[in-house]
Amino acid sequence: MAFDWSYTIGLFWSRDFWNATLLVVELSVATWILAVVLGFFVALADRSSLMVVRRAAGLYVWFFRSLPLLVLLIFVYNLPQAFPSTSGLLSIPFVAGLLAMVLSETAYIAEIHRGALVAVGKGQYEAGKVLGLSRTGVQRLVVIPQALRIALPSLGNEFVSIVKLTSLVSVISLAEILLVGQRYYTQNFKVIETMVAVACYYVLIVTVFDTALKAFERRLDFSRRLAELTTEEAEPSGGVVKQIVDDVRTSAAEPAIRLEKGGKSYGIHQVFKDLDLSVKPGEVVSIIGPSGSGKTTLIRSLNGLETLEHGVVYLEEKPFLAGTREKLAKSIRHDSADALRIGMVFQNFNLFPHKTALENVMMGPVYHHRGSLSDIRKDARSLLAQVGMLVHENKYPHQLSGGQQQRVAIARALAMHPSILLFDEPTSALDPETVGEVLRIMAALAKSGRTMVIVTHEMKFAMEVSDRVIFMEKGKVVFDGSPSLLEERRKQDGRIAEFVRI
Ligand SMILES: Nc1ncnc2c1ncn2[C@@H]1O[C@H](COP(=O)(O)OP(=O)(O)OP(=O)(O)O)[C@@H](O)[C@H]1O
Repeated sequence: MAFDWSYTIGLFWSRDFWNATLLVVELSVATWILAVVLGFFVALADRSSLMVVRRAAGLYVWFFRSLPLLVLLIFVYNLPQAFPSTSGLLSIPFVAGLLAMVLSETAYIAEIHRGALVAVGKGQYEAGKVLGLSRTGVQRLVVIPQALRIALPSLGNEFVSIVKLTSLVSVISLAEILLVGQRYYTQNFKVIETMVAVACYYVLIVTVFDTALKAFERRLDFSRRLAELTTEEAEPSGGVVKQIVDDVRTSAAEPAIRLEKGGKSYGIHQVFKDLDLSVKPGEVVSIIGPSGSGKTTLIRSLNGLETLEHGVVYLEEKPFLAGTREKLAKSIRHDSADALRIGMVFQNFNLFPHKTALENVMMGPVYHHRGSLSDIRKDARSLLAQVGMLVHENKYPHQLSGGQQQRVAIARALAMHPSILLFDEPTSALDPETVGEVLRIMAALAKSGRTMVIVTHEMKFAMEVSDRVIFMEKGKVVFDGSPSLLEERRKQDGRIAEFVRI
């Protein structure tokens, strides 16, 4: 029997098929949107600090991924037999189909979100935290935009699967494309001709939505955006850092920040114990020492990125953080204004990759409503000019060199006008050629009177710019004094001489 082309072509004008196509689109879009949203919450629950929440999320994903959709569809559609009160809703095939598909797809999509959330590095959370963003703020402004971009190709793929899975809802008498086709060919026996039309309708839906999702993906992909240079001249340097420092300069006699009897272990490995550190306002303290001596852990304990077991951190003698085993811990109220007095620059910059240099610098002040948008923008541009990055203000981090990224990160830390700046090995991730450009900016900041604590391996820099150098080894302070005193000690102490080679 010859293939009946005219019959197949005629099916593209069939009202039944177009109604079924609309139904498939509605069911697929509704399933996808609901599953994307609910799946995100399941993925977040999977990362919860509460074990019961994590377990519940894990159980949900395990159960609904194990259950064939067909079984779930029949189960949900027949649920009113066991629970008659559900018949009002579940006897409507569209509702029953939607519910079954959302239950199943949420489990798959939660796994896609989970992978995307893991891919957003820890440094991004920490950068949000040091800017004083709340947990929801970090999710909304930092994590979700990045996770969505990472997940979007897989989510688009899942949409295609959902469109195809809608063919299963014919089992609960929902008049989708396959069921319409079956009704046609059981009357005229033109199975192949009808199925060609059925296939074309599915391909059409997938093609339209796939193209739209790919376009959306391209829009979100900041890595494809062209690098834009601002033609405007950078403001002359020298003004802004000075101006900000003048704002924070204080004559207070008490330490700007002080750690008392700090103790920290990772499992059985004790990093330090009973460690004291006190930094006066305007003082520049460099912490040096061999790898693994606890420098980074110490500096991260000062702003709460690491939780101490013992000890108290005081900000201008007001208790700010306390170790988990400290009695004082419970009575310390977390004051976000206090946290904002400490800025931090990370070894790996931790700029937000989905934001331009200017947006990175503006993020903290905008979040904390530190003035009108135009004032914040003006301030952020001045800071970028100060670090020589105004010309690159519209570039995304991946369009900048390491040194340039670190300069933007310094401007971002300064944007909250903190009174204390912490630097965790700010040049360790840089090429030797770009180290100098970052050190020059730090030296300018140091000269202008800001309180700075710097973990560094740059001995020459530490000796030149610091008021005090602390030499740490195996979690202990083995030297704490001025660079000139260290110079003296170097002549007598072989271990220090070995390490401090300038
Ligand atoms: N998250 C962690 N989990 C387990 N151990 C850790 C962790 N972070 C650091 N450590 C360990 O704590 C010790 C101190 O590490 P830390 O990074 O503070 O040293 P450091 O002096 O800054 O070293 P480097 O100069 O190489 O950065 C090291 O032995 C390290 O292996």
